[in-house]
Amino acid sequence: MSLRIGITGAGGRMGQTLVQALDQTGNSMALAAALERPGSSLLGADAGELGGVGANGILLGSDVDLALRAVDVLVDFSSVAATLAHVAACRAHGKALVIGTTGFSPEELADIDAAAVDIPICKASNFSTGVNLCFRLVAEAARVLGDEVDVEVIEAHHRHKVDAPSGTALSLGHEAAAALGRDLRDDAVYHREGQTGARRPGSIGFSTVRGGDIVGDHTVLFAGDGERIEITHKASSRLAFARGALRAAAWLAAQPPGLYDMQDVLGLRPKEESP
Ligand SMILES: NC(=O)C1=CN([C@@H]2O[C@H](COP(=O)(O)OP(=O)(O)OC[C@H]3O[C@@H](n4cnc5c(N)ncnc54)[C@H](OP(=O)(O)O)[C@@H]3O)[C@@H](O)[C@H]2O)C=CC1
Ligand SMILES: O=C(O)C1=N[C@H](C(=O)O)C[C@H](O)C1
Repeated sequence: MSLRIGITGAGGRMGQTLVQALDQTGNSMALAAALERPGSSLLGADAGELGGVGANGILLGSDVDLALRAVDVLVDFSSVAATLAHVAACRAHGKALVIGTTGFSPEELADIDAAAVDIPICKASNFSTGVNLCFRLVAEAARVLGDEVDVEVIEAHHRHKVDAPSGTALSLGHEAAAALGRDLRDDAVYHREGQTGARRPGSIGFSTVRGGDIVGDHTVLFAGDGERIEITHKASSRLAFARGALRAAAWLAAQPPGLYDMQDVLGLRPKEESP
């Protein structure tokens, strides 16, 4: 039997791409519900037509309880407020949840942690395989290069993105900081303007570019004396994220309650971090 997938934000950029990716999975998965914001002009539209894969009879709705009764796993790339509401709904219904939304505050992340006591949740700032490999490469580079180099994270996204730095940039910064035995909360520098003074040793700087239709570029720069290394990932299609999220959904359906990420799905989590 096909795994029944629900998609939230089904009319959005990632929602439509998820519908396309799902259409390519054959019989292993099926779209069972598509959710949009209450009051959205897209309510009642056919999710397949919106996603450009032809009508599939799944109409966009806003009744979360009705949708959750029809699905095995909910895949949520929407907004912070919507995702937090979906976390509570999935917890009440005992349904697994894949979260791609970024931009949560520490308090909001704690709410997600708490829900994962009762349901399986896979949350990742980036579901592409390439970026998840870069997380490991960045950690290894930071370990080898140590405090000899300055670490800077540079990211670029489309003009519609509402959070900064990107979730992926923060994860890359966290990987570098953790590998250096530091804490990103102490070391991150998000703004530089005017008479900043010389670079603070050990700081991890973030630079954000927003424009056009850039899908998502990330570079971690390790700048030393006489040489520098750059680890770069460039996404050219949202299908890279959508396929990863569906892979996570299939994996998550067989997991007990807990909070997972794409490193778990891909088997990339370093042994020292495994439970
Ligand atoms: N982890 C990853 O790999 C990736 C994460 N992302 C993240 O995913 C999120 C969405 O990105 P993107 O698709 O570009 O954004 P979009 O704005 O294109 O899509 C979000 C969709 O969610 C809808 N929405 C808002 N509220 C609700 C609600 N209560 N119920 C259901 N749907 C709702 C929005 O509707 P409306 O416009 O009417 O408000 C919109 O259609 C962002 O946080 C982004 O950072 C993106 C790509 C990859
Ligand atoms: O909003 C986006 O588009 C993306 N958001 C994610 C993030 O914040 O890192 C992932 C990807 O880069 C695209």
